[in-house]
Amino acid sequence: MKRLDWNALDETARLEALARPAQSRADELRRGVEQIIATVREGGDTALRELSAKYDRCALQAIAVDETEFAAAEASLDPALKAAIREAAARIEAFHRAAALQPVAVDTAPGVRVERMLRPIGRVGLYVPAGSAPLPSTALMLGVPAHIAGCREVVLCSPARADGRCDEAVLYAARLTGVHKVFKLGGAQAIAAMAYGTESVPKCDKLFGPGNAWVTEGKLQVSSDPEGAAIDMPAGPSEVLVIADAGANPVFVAADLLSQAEHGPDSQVILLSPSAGLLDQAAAEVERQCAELPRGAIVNQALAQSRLIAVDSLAQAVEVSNRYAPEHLILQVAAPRALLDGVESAGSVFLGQWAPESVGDYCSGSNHVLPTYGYARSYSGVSVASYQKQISVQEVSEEGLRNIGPCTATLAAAEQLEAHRRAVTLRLATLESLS
Ligand SMILES: NC(=O)c1ccc[n+]([C@@H]2O[C@H](COP(=O)([O-])OP(=O)(O)OC[C@H]3O[C@@H](n4cnc5c(N)ncnc54)[C@H](O)[C@@H]3O)[C@@H](O)[C@H]2O)c1
Ligand SMILES: N[C@H](CO)Cc1c[nH]c[nH+]1
Ligand SMILES: [Zn+2]
Repeated sequence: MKRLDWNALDETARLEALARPAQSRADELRRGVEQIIATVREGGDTALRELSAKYDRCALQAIAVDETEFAAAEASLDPALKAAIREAAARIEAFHRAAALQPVAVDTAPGVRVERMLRPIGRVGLYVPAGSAPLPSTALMLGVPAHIAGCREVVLCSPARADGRCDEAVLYAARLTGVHKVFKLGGAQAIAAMAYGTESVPKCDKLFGPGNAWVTEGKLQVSSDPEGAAIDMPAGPSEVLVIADAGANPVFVAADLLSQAEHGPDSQVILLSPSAGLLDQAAAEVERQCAELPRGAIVNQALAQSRLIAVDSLAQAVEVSNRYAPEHLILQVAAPRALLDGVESAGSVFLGQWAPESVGDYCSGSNHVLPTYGYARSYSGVSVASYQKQISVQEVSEEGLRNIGPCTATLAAAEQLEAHRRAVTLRLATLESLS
């Protein structure tokens, strides 16, 4: 990991220090994804089979998972894994139910009631990655809030293995959360299928979930097409920023950095500390623990674009973190709550040495589908609200219109929108004539 001193850097070097791994093939990626989307729109299921053969090296017979496959998947899983999936689902559900938006009704003037009502988005499409590692936990993170919101139809895509089957634990988790249909599709072709529909895959209103560069680019492209689908957020390669003080345990700090570095070669991890000693120890620990990891080759690629940065104080560390807007922020300091008020941009925050990021990935109850690439500046992670529309309602009585009609008419006149003004004044005149 590259080592830097924040206070020795000029502005250009600071930008460089916090830059995400370059999407060096951005143009090629954009064009490649455009091509995949066009192919799926034109060729439907036939194109999906061809693309799966090309990119997932699997010969798909049926695109949809059938009942026999669901049953075989459930039967094949270790009971301990099924229990852990159910345990995680229960905590995710508990938190997401409690954090869900509630309907609101406010009398903003006598006779004027304004309400917010919530309606589920009709048909949603979930993407569960399985390229480098199948992620049943992501099926929980996407399926549980969709179920709580009450979406009419929940569709899920996840890439098939070379044997043409989906990961068994992904299927079990999908079923557990009430997903209606699962398709053995990955990459930008899965996104195109859910955004535009094919003979097998229904067209969805909104797409959710993380994925690699092809998936994320696919989501961005379909969301900018009015005929495509809305998306939750750009949730790309995983990242973590750790702020550690001199008393932090370097073994824990290194383990947390490595936990996100192992996601993929384009992941990025950053450690900020005012303690040179802690930076030294953590760097040595990263090297030592990395050698023990089965995904060491992936980790090493991620570490090549990761940073250890010396700062002059914990307050400066929080400033730098806000600037980076990490997907995950870990505060491994003696008094983490004291820093929390200063946190302005982060997908999810972990307080203290006993809160590894891994618990948020699986089963603390929070959602792990979070904005990456600095989007935490303006986006939030997936929640029940992501699956809902908020519709406002206003009920106005005679008294209410007498109260707020003049204000409306004045503002309409100022905007020179005469028809708007008259929609009020004609009614007020009628009320006058009746009284
Ligand atoms: N931000 C979050 O909330 C979050 C959560 C979980 C995972 N992640 C990230 O999701 C990503 C998962 O990526 P993954 O690769 O393991 O799985 P994936 O399912 O996202 O991607 C695999 C698919 O990519 C397509 N593909 C691969 N190479 C291609 C090529 N050359 N051209 C066109 N398509 C190609 C294939 O169709 C394949 O099915 C990781 O980067 C991980 O860090 C992010
Ligand atoms: N850390 C990932 C989100 O960036 C989520 C995940 C799933 N499984 C393990 N980790
Ligand atoms: Zn993770």
